[in-house]
Amino acid sequence: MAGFREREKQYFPLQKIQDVVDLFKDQLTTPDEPNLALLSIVLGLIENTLTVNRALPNHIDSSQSLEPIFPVVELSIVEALYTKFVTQIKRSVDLTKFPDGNATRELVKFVSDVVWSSLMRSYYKDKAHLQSLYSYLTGNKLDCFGVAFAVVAAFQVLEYKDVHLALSEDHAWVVFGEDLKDSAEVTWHEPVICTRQMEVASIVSGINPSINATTDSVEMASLQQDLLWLLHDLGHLEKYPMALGNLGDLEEISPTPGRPPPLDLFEESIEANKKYYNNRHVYPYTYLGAYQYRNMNYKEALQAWADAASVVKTYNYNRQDEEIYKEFLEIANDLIPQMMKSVASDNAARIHHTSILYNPDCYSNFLRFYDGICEWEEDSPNPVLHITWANQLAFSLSKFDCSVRKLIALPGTGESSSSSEEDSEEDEEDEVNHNKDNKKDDKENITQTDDNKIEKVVKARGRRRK
Ligand SMILES: FC(F)(F)Cc1cc2c(N3CCN(c4nnc(C(F)(F)F)s4)CC3)ncnc2s1
Repeated sequence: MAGFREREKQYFPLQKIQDVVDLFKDQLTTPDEPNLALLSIVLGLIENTLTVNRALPNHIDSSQSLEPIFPVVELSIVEALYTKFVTQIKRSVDLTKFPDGNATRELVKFVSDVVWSSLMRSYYKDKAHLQSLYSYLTGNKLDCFGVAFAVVAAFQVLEYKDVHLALSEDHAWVVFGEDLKDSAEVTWHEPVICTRQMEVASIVSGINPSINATTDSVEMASLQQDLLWLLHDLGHLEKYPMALGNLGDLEEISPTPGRPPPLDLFEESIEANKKYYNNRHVYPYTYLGAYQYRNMNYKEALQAWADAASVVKTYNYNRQDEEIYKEFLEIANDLIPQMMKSVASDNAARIHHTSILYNPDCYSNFLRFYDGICEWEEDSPNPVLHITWANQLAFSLSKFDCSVRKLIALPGTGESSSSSEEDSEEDEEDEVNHNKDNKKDDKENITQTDDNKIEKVVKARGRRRK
């Protein structure tokens, strides 16, 4: 693949968001593949100019804030970086040693090493704006997503069609071969296996408009939003729950006229999770929960968080699930306590018993949320819960009115809302769980009876809901 053809050149110089959208649209609707390296360099260059090196003259934008004028993206710069990438890859890989047209494990390892070996020796991998080939080519830095993407882009330069990006909620890697099942990673459940167009969606979804912890570039977020709608309309987000969630968040911040509301996108994300990934992804539910929380729909937030915990309880927590662990930590130890404080101070709701503190469904979802996290920790190589979790649980629990806490009867100790045969089944299961609980108990040093009771109740509740 030489330099750019007329096809790409015609869009340069890129002077505004629409020029970038037009370039992406052309790349996504060509009979042959979108050029991953080209598109990643373009996005990285714009992101770098609008967030890292905001050297542009400012203009007063619609929100009366000082925004840099959109950077002019010259063809010469992009072509020079692209040529650098193509040259480096082609010079490092002697394909005569790999005559087979299909990628092999050793070739994937070899190309991965070529990418790795050109990275800076040591740098902070979790920093922002290290996800694009622009970062790789100008700073020799890539985050974990960026490394996997660079390898896939390298294989596209080498004209392989059977090497693709695989994405889980916390990790990115390369799949290759006939059924794309060959890959180093076997521990991840239900990964997103990307087509070339979904690989474009991954770099668009990976755009980071953050200038600093409190400020985003309006232009960069707007570009990300327009490109996600383009991908959505072309059907390339159909199997990409995280990108749909991303778009939902962007729509909440700045609604696009004529487009569906955020809740529809979070619903689409959940439906994709159920339809294509056996409902094994957590983020579709935590996107929805976070949205409901921000909009003070606390009953719905608890429902979404309980659904998220019902997904994660089928996993074993290992240290790779860092990001997901941080999500649940924030929900349990920050968002729910904040929510309880705010509803507890709502006197009107308290007097009329309309707040979630009097609502058995909310209490049930609250318990189901903790049940999921406790099961997540059970049989896991790494501990999840520590005393802060227990303290925050006790705090949040105590905010529910005792009337709802009585409503949930312990199985076998009084009538419960389920039918009788389920009770007997629950009893012997409780025997099993009880043993598990005992195993757990010696680890936890909070009040035994309460803890046991909660465990058994949430297990019962969880089972009844199936
Ligand atoms: F490649 C890794 F290793 F980085 C894993 C991936 C992450 C990720 C993503 N994210 C991560 C989840 N993410 C979330 N933002 N808010 C979330 C929620 F907690 F509100 F649900 S989850 C931002 C976008 N969006 C598109 N694609 C990917 S692939």
